Amino acid sequence: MKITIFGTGYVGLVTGTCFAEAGNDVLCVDIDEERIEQLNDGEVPIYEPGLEDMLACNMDEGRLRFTTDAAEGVAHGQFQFIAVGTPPDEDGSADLSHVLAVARTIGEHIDDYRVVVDKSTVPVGTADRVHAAILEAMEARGVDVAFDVVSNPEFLKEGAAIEDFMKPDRIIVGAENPAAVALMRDLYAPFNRNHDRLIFMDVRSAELTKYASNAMLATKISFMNELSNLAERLGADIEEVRRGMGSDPRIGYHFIYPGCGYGGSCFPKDVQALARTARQAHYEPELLDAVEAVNHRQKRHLVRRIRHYFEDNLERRTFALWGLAFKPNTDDMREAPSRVIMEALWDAGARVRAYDPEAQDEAARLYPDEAGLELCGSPYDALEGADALIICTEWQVFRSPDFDRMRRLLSEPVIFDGRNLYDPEKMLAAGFVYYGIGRGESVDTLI
Ligand SMILES: NC(=O)c1ccc[n+]([C@@H]2O[C@H](COP(=O)([O-])OP(=O)(O)OC[C@H]3O[C@@H](n4cnc5c(N)ncnc54)[C@H](O)[C@@H]3O)[C@@H](O)[C@H]2O)c1
Ligand SMILES: O=c1ccn([C@@H]2O[C@H](COP(=O)(O)OP(=O)(O)O[C@H]3O[C@H](CO)[C@@H](O)[C@H](O)[C@H]3O)[C@@H](O)[C@H]2O)c(=O)[nH]1
Repeated sequence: MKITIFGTGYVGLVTGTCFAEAGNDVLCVDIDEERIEQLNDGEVPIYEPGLEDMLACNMDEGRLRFTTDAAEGVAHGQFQFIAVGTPPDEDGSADLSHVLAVARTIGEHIDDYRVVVDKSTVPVGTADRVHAAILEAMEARGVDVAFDVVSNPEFLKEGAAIEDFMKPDRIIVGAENPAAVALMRDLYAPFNRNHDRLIFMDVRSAELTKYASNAMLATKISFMNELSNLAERLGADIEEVRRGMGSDPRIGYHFIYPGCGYGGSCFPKDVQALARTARQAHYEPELLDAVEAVNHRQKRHLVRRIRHYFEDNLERRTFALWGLAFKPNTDDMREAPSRVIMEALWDAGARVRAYDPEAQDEAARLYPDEAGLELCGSPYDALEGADALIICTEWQVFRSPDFDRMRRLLSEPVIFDGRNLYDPEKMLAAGFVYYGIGRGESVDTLI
């Protein structure tokens, strides 16, 4: 099948590459010339495990191509995927300008039946706006070509994106026209072999399913973070509580890890956008607001602990920080808790020696002139002479480090662990002052 993908970010690149891997003829379009040039040279602009090899292999086989030529893109694919960004606007609502720009482009060039598939995360009603934008551009040209607009939200997780796309839990398709339903079923047949993972529904329900899923997951995390703060005050250990709760299959073990807050390009913006949608529909989203507020507070939790420990004087102190990315196995630092923590430390006059296996280039790009940031060659380099270690991301390499070496390198053996990687009792026995999240040590005077 011939497929065009608009947008070569995390979603567009993974979608395009995986469809090509299934034997389709895929053309990816982006307005970012530098990015397309890089991709045509075989360079992958993001870190996503498995992507580079799969992309190279499909480019070699001629099934995957990249261009900035939107007209060529519209001419190519019977399926026109929209996978461009929908960043938050100032009021928290989703900025649809990129999505609607692609819709207009399709309307300007369409000359045969097309299924326009919206893969970007967009508020309920966006498919209608995409439809109207295509129609308007077609009418301006005086042409009338049949097309369908379908909602097909994406559920991949960064760091596991290829696996999530190739073996999805479910494929949600919102489509009204039976012809478009049939085409979408054929398109996804290779990813739908053992159980039927395709769930068809009306377009608006599909659009809402995406926000509902992300908001539910974010709610689980904020709930656990709220409980972790309570556990600290009550002298309980949230890790024991988590194990106890997770063993109930109605609750489950997934997404109940307390930490230094959720980040990334999706949960923060999608919770806010859904709350905004609710307000526009004259509904007060009390739970969603609380999920967001708890997360905002949680990202500052370790900073309060650190301030408390150092008696509110961080001037000229140096902190080692492990993990810049918002989660392991990605180089993405969008909304990462590490950023909130580093920025607060810099504001207080401290310096940060940071290490991340993949996100250091991104940190250098985000903070080019920050004198308080030093990017280090290894986790141990970062510790040299630091007053304490702060852990923001649970990369595998941080799970079983050489604690003796760490103690020797740190000028004070103090660890603020935002991901509960270690056993507090063992850390105490190893001579560390160790603070996790929700583990029976309260700094409630400061919270
Ligand atoms: N990142 C994720 O893990 C993830 C997962 C599921 C859904 N989503 C959703 O998918 C969408 C895309 O997310 P992303 O993280 O891939 O975004 P991204 O910011 O990484 O990439 C978006 C790309 O679209 C390109 N673009 C913008 N306007 C364009 C246009 N008119 N024509 C062609 N290309 C254009 C940009 O240059 C950029 O390369 C968002 O709505 C997001 O919420 C993201
Ligand atoms: O128990 C948990 C699980 C996750 N997190 C944090 O939550 C954030 C998001 O993690 P994750 O969901 O694994 O990553 P994303 O790549 O942002 O994926 C989410 O957002 C995507 C974009 O919409 C969706 O497609 C995915 O289904 C959804 O999981 C990260 O900061 C994690 O550290 C926790 O704090 N505790």
